[in-house]
Amino acid sequence: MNVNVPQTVELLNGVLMPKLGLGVWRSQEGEETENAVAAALKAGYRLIDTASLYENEASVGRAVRASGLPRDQVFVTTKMWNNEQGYDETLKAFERSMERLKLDYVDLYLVHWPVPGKYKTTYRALEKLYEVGKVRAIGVSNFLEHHLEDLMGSCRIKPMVNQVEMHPLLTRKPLLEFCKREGIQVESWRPLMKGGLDLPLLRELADKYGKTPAQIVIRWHLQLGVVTIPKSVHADRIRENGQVFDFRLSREDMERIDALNEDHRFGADPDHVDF
Ligand SMILES: NC(=O)C1=CN([C@@H]2O[C@H](COP(=O)(O)OP(=O)(O)OC[C@H]3O[C@@H](n4cnc5c(N)ncnc54)[C@H](OP(=O)(O)O)[C@@H]3O)[C@@H](O)[C@H]2O)C=CC1
Ligand SMILES: O=C1CO[C@H](CO)[C@@H](O)[C@@H]1O
Repeated sequence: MNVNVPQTVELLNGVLMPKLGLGVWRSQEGEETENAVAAALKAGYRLIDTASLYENEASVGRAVRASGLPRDQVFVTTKMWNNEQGYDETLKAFERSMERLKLDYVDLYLVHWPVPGKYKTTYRALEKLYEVGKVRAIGVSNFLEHHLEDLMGSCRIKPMVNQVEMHPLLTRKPLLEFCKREGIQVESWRPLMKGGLDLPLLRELADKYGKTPAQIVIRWHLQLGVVTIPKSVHADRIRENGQVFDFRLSREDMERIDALNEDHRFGADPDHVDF
């Protein structure tokens, strides 16, 4: 990564969040996750995205501790799963995550999905964790505009981040605009369309910029002002995905990628997910 380019965004409370991170969903607990996180930190990544659902928080924590980096140089995100929602349940879920991570605090704690009837009380537990200093920032994931409006109608601390599915086939411009207006940082999951990068435009732009299709797509996320967390368990791809701070896509090429949008979800629709 190019250290001369600012690589963080400032959240609503002033906390700096790295623009690029490593996702670890479907990265196996144990060596696979430890090696991936170690490779990412070595390549300059400073953000790791895990969740209680991913069953690899222990490996994430181990790799962060083993990296030798000062704790305040690494930004660790985790989330409670849907069956852990509710006020007391979330406080307990957080303690279980902390026992697995074995870190003194979490940088960002997210409500994983807007479970109907539960996400507001769940979020109150996040406010409590924030106020007592156990988490540096709080936010949500998979929230649509109406979930955010509903939550913001009663919360005391505005969510700082909304982590949602987003990629060239699902550009989510209205949600992006809404979050920008509210000062909520958007973070994209499934940014590489799970590796489905074999699209003619991405190949053309990769040739034009001397980059790979994955790098073109990651750069597109970054230029939209979105934090992104591509997943890989391969050190070469982890390095490749991090080499995105040394070029810039033109406005026209950004717009051509925007035009790939098909409102296509690979994951669940937050309004219709089976909780
Ligand atoms: N909040 C939420 O509800 C959700 C959050 N997430 C988070 O977002 C992260 C990223 O999303 P994810 O679903 O993993 O999907 P991604 O879009 O990041 O795609 C990951 C896939 O792409 C492959 N890949 C990685 N780099 C390259 C490359 N340079 N060239 C070709 N293929 C590549 C990986 O393979 P390999 O590993 O073999 O290299 C893997 O199969 C997750 O890991 C998780 O942390 C994900 C889903 C939902
Ligand atoms: O984080 C997650 C990993 O991917 C799963 C399948 O799309 C999601 O349901 C979950 O939210």
